[in-house]
Amino acid sequence: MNDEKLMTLLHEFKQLGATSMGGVTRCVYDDNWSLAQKKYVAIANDYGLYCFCDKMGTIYAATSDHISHKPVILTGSHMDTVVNGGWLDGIYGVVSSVLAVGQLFQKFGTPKIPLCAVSFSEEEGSRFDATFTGSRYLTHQLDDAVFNLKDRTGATFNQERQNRVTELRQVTPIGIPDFKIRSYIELHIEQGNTLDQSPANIAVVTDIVGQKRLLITTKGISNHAGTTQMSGRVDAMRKAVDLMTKIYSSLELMKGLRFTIGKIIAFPNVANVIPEKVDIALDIRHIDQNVLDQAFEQVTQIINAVGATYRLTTNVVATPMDYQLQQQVIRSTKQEKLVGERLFSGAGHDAQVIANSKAPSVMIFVPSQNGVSHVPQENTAEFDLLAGQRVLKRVLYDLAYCS
Ligand SMILES: NC(=O)NC(NC(N)=O)C(=O)[O-]
Ligand SMILES: [Zn+2]
Ligand SMILES: [Zn+2]
Repeated sequence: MNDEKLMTLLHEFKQLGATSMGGVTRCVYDDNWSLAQKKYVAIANDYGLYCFCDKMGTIYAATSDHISHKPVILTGSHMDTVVNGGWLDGIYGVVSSVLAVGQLFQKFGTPKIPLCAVSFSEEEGSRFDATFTGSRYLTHQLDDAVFNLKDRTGATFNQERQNRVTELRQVTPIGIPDFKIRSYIELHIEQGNTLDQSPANIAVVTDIVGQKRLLITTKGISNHAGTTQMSGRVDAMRKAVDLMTKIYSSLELMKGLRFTIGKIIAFPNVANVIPEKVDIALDIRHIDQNVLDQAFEQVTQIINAVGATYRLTTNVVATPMDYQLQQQVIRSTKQEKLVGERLFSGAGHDAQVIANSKAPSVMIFVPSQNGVSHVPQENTAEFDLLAGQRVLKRVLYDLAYCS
């Protein structure tokens, strides 16, 4: 019955942003995002949980009405997706955690330590050039510049945020999340192929990679593609190509570094106009913060040498997960008669942001079939999805009812 509920809800949420290519696009503050956050409130209310929404549009669902200033056990993930992403990234942890908290509350009543499920407004950075805005707001790590950001259509973060929070106010009160986080537990798909190739069904995350994203800009002067001589041009694309070639040559030599140029936008982005500006998004990651810092140093030297500029849109350090909580996950995995292993995460997570605010945090991973994610083919076997949720529920029970 409970198992059926998880699968039914995951399929329902998949429809909120389903694309013609078989993926899901549910970016922060879009129509489907709003429907999904409202649906989350309805699910939480059904279990008698106490909901509120913060000024970013993050929803909290707790086992008691007044969690103000109390140390709570927080569990959840993010509601947004990348563009044409998979059906499980983020939402798997969001749905599993609210069901786990709701079902424990229904069965065992008020816990000794309050439990609170959370559906973070945004984590991916796929609409505005800022990431983890939900968990950064909660942990006082968000700087105000975010509110002035514009998406591709020119819509501002702040206006979109305000409109959606006003909508959410119709279904749940607005509040300030001023509780203390005693522990944070996030259930997520692995997104890589380690668990898929191992006999284990569950991984406890030991560390999360450090990640920096740069939005690099080259400048030129727009003019006619046919009448402007090659010799006299100031072409932002020519500079961008030169810059990217240098970045590839330099970073490819760094062992263990993962780097991606996944977004490039020319302005005005017209076939027969020389670009006056090119924006390039570069994402770099490493488990060793020193190597990441060194890669960043190299990239900024290249940027300066070609006369480009950049803005750092993501900057999270390599982060260890809490050791005690890791042990707790390992115990619960064994109690569920599942095989577990330890793993580091190459993906960034809200758990990392929360851990950096000094709150003990941990993650539970389930396998991703063929190690694919951020694409429509992203999938996890039903057995594994259910197993992950059982482990999460057991961890929450032990921490909230037995300590
Ligand atoms: N779990 C994720 O897919 N996270 C992603 N998003 C951020 N913000 O790190 C990423 O790119 O790794
Ligand atoms: Zn993701
Ligand atoms: Zn995610």
